[in-house]
Amino acid sequence: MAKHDLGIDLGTATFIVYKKNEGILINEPSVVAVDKLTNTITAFGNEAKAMVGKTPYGVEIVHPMQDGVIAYPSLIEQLLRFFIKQAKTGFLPSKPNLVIGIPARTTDVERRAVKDAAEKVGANKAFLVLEPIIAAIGIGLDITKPNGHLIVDLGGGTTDIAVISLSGSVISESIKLAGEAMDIEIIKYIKRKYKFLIGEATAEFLKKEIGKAHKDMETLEIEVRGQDIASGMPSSRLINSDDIFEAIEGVLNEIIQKTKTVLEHTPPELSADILKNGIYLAGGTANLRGLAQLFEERTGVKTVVAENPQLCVAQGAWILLDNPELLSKIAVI
Ligand SMILES: Nc1ncnc2c1ncn2[C@@H]1O[C@H](COP(=O)(O)OP(=O)(O)OP(=O)(O)O)[C@@H](O)[C@H]1O
Repeated sequence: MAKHDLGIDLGTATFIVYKKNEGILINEPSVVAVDKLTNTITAFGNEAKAMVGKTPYGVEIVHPMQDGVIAYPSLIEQLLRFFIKQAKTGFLPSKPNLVIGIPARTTDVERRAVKDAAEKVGANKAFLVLEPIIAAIGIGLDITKPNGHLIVDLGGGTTDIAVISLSGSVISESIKLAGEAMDIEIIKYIKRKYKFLIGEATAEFLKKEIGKAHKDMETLEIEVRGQDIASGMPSSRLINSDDIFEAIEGVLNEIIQKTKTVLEHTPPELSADILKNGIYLAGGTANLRGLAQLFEERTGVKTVVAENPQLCVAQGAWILLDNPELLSKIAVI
């Protein structure tokens, strides 16, 4: 492994690039602006996100990863090229190795396409690792032992639930419900209850600032701007944590239900391990206040939110770059 190797989290909501010995280089929304005529990326991350609703004719804002799959395979090569350029590894004599965390739902064809793209843009070797497994490594769990761990990775587009033992996923589920689905429910709830329109960025802001996943958490309130439906005029309104809780309760219930299904189908020996080890929550949505309490109450299993849950995949890549033996064992392609 060379010292300029890169770890890449190709997330639905966030792209994170980690460079060995330097740390996190990129941590930006997984959004790009594309010139429709040439199919080339003209803006990336925060810059592209700021362009939503303001693009000139011929420019489109797209999310290359959607619902945990690669929605725009033709852009992956350009993205990887961009990451390598940002990491300034191009002029070095040896090519970088890439460890890429990819959603568990991706098909073999998509994985092959990512690997081919990585090799085309000048990677020495590309190793693809499924997100729940790389997240478990990032949390610091020893996944090589015959000891079951349950990881729930709540991202932007998908929630991956996996029981991991002996370096592999024994049983897993993936649902297209996570942070972005919560934002949509918040928009609908506020429209229904207050006859007030807010955009996706405001809904996400509300979720992060005052959102809660458990009714017993403190109720906070905050004023946001939007549009009053009756008058059609710009206006502002106070929204509180109970509103957000009621809005996202349905999404939370489905995630908990899927987790319980995974637990029900887990072989008894591994169930016993999980009861001892607890459930680990990773991904940006694991930051939601009261989420661990909700999991504990509804599953009866102690639940821990990983430290820096949004960075678990990048941290996993970091650990794997120093552990080539484990990396070659768990890489899917
Ligand atoms: N403090 C917070 N409270 C609640 N949600 C949060 C918080 N911080 C970030 N999020 C949410 O986390 C989500 C992004 O998480 P993450 O970066 O792990 O997703 P991803 O890995 O890109 O997505 P996926 O795993 O679906 O591919 C967004 O929906 C964001 O709103």
